[in-house]
Amino acid sequence: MCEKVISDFDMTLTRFAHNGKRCPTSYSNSPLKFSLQLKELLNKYYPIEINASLSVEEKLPLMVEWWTKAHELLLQQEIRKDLLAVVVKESEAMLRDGYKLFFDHLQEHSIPLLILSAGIGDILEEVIRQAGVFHPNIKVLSNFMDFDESVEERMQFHLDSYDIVLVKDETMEVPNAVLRYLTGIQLTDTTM
Ligand SMILES: Nc1ccn([C@@H]2O[C@H](COP(=O)(O)O)[C@@H](O)[C@H]2O)c(=O)n1
Repeated sequence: MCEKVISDFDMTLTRFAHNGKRCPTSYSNSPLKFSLQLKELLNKYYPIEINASLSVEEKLPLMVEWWTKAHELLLQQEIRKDLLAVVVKESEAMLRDGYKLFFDHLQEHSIPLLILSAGIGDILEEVIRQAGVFHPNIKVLSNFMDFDESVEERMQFHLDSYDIVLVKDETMEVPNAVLRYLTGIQLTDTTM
């Protein structure tokens, strides 16, 4: 019996294609406004990634160029954390045939599964979660997105933390400070 399994994700645990159509990677997996550009980047750079006649030195700057461009697009999309599940649900990403047996078997035998991926961790975890096999024996080392707190989260934190009583305060300083905190917007004109 093996002690642990280490695997990458895109096109290893997921399918490369389905019904003759290329499946998305965790990068290109998005029905968001730049999905076409992300797919174009994949079409341009993936052949370079798998080109066995190119050296690592030749590939490296091009791979950096690839993910720099992809990250710029992702940043512009203003992705919402709460919509990731919808993005994955509507996508054509799918785990390979036999995935359930593979994931369940490792879990049943307490064999750790370490997934190392140059893709996007938030997306790949969601793919595994929606397939119903994101077991506790799985550890993912990947690129995870940083999300700004939403206004709702800030509001809840604020409500949980403070009670403010204003007695005879006719300035707008406290309300403005609270508003700045909640929205993350810097108000330069305090008379607004
Ligand atoms: N901007 C990018 C960068 C990489 N990819 C593809 O995702 C794969 C990474 O996932 P692994 O789980 O295989 O490490 C990588 O091999 C590229 O093919 C991409 O689509 N867009």
